[in-house]
Formats: sequence, C-alpha cells, structure tokens
Amino acid sequence: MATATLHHALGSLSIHTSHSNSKYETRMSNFSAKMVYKGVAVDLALVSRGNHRFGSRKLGAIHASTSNSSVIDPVQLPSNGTSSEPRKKSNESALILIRHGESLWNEKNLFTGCVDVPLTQKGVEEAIEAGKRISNIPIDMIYTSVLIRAQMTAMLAMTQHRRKKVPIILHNESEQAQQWSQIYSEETNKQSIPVVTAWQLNERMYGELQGLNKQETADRFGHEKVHEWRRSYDIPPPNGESLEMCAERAVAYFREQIEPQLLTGKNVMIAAHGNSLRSIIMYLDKLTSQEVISLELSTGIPMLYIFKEGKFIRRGSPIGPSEAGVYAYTKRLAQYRQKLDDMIQ
Ligand SMILES: O=C(O)[C@H](O)COP(=O)(O)O
Repeated sequence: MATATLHHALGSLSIHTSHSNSKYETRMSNFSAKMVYKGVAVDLALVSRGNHRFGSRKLGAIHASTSNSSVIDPVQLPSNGTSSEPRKKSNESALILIRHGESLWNEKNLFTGCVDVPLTQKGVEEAIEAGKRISNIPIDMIYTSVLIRAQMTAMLAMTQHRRKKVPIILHNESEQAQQWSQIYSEETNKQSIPVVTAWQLNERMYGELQGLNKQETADRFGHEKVHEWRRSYDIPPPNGESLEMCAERAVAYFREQIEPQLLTGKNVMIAAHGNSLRSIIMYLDKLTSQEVISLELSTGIPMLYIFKEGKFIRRGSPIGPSEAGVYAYTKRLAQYRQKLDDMIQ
C-alpha cells in the first residue's frame, strides 16, 4: 500500500518539479519521471536503516589522485547488514554531465568554440544552482575541459556538495608541476576529489566563426547554412570541427579515460561544453546522426546517468534539495543520500 502511495506521490512530484527547458531535457525529465515512477519507489522502499559505520579506504598515492576505493564514500555499507565483511564492489556508478554556465560570449551571442572566456554572473549562479541539484550524488572524480568556463562551473557546483570534499585540479603537465602540487597528508587526500582537465573535452573548434555574432552570421550566410554548421553531424564550419570530428576526440577520451573509472564503480562528473557533450550523449544514448541534430543542451543543467553492467541509463536532470520530490534515485544513490542525512544530523 505504502509503495502504491509512494508510486503516486513520486509520479506527481517528479513530473511537476523536474526542470527542463530544452527539447532534450523535457524528454529526459519525462523519461526520468517514468523511471522515477517505476523505479525509484521500489528503490526508496528498499532503503534500509541498518547500522552503518564510517568506512576506511585504501589510499591512492599522496597527491590529489584518484582514490582506489570504489565504495560509496563517506560511509561503507555492510554488504549484508554486518559491519565485519568488506562491501561487495559495486557494479553501478553515477555519471553527471553538465554544460558550463552562461559565458560572456554566450551573453553576447558570439560563436565561442575553443576561445577561453569566463562565465557571466548568471553563469556563476547557474553553476551554483546546478551544484544544489547534484549535492546528494556521490562524486569521486571530476573531468573538465581546459577552458575556464567549464572549470569554473565544476568548482562552483562543488561548493554546494553536501559531502564537502575539496575538488583539486591535478597538475601533471610536467614532472615539476606534479612534484610541486603533491599533498603530504593522507587525511587531506581522503577529503579531496581529483579534477582532471583534458583538451579532448573542449568545445568543438568553431574555426572562422569564432568571435562572430551568431545572428549576423545567419543574416550573412543564411539561417539554413548556419544551422547546418551548428547542429549537423558531419558538416564543419569554415576551417572548424564538425560534430563528428569533435566526437573523434571527445568520445575517444570518454571511452579510454572515463569509462574505465566508471567500470570500477567510481562516480564521475564531467563539466564541458554544448557540442563536446552532445557528441558524448550521442554515444551514451546511441543517437543517430539524424537524431543528434535536434539535441540541444542548456547551460548549467546537470544530467544524471547510471552506469550499470556496462550500460548507460538516463535518469534525467536531478532536482535541488529545496524542491519537493526526489530525482531519479537508484537504491545506491538513495542509500548515499540517507548516509549524508545521517552524517549531517
Ligand atoms: O561555442 C559556442 O559558441 C557555444 O558553446 C555553442 O555554440 P552552438 O550552440 O552554436 O553550438
């Protein structure tokens, strides 16, 4: 009976509270609403309130590097209610994708591409709001592009995370950079989240459009042609990258560097750009080159995927702690959130 009530409550709460201001997000949040309606009620009903203890983790090397643990941090849930046995390695992990908040050139409606411009005040606020929406989701590693608007978004979002770990940008660009950025405290290292910056996650290079006004460019070359440059899969802008060319680096990086982390149960956030993320979502959702044309990503809206048994499951855009309702939890995420609640009380 309770589950039926919960089903009903979740169904109405998640549908009316989930944010979506783009075709994709609408589809995702409706999708996640169904997921929430079908899946989360079962998950939440299963969340136990057994005795839990703070886990101890084998540490990685003493510099902000990825931790060896694939368990949910900060608490290690006993596998079968007892605290003695080591917890089974999880075959599930969370993946959060977030396009950077509004940038100064988004505000001016200029083609940006790989030009390195910062966020606007609105973009800062979007990043902070996004942080509220993911504040209960475990994050063990963060990947960003090398562009400041993506890095600012990741760092600002993490100021809202309830686990209060410190994101630390790794500096491996030289032997000296690695030496000089080492951390000499295991305890401090445990309280940090490694941030890996990668040019492969940069926005598509927009070639000779970079710096041009989008409206003026459409007036000059025609809306059709500019839409083709902006949204088609294999037609590049003049001396720039097509989405396909962007995918060749972004998706390759995702599969070679990020997917292996998810496979070990690490929870990952990627803060990147409209097109580099479109290419990754095309891979995750197995979109065709036709379907990806209508894929639009808003600035600063986090999207949650669950990686389980080698598959990526869209769970929609999480809603913030202040909004009524829950986002598309799995049992593991529900347990993590419960542990944060227990920790903070
Ligand atoms: O590079 C840019 O101008 C934006 O980040 C994305 O632009 P688009 O929406 O034209 O792809």
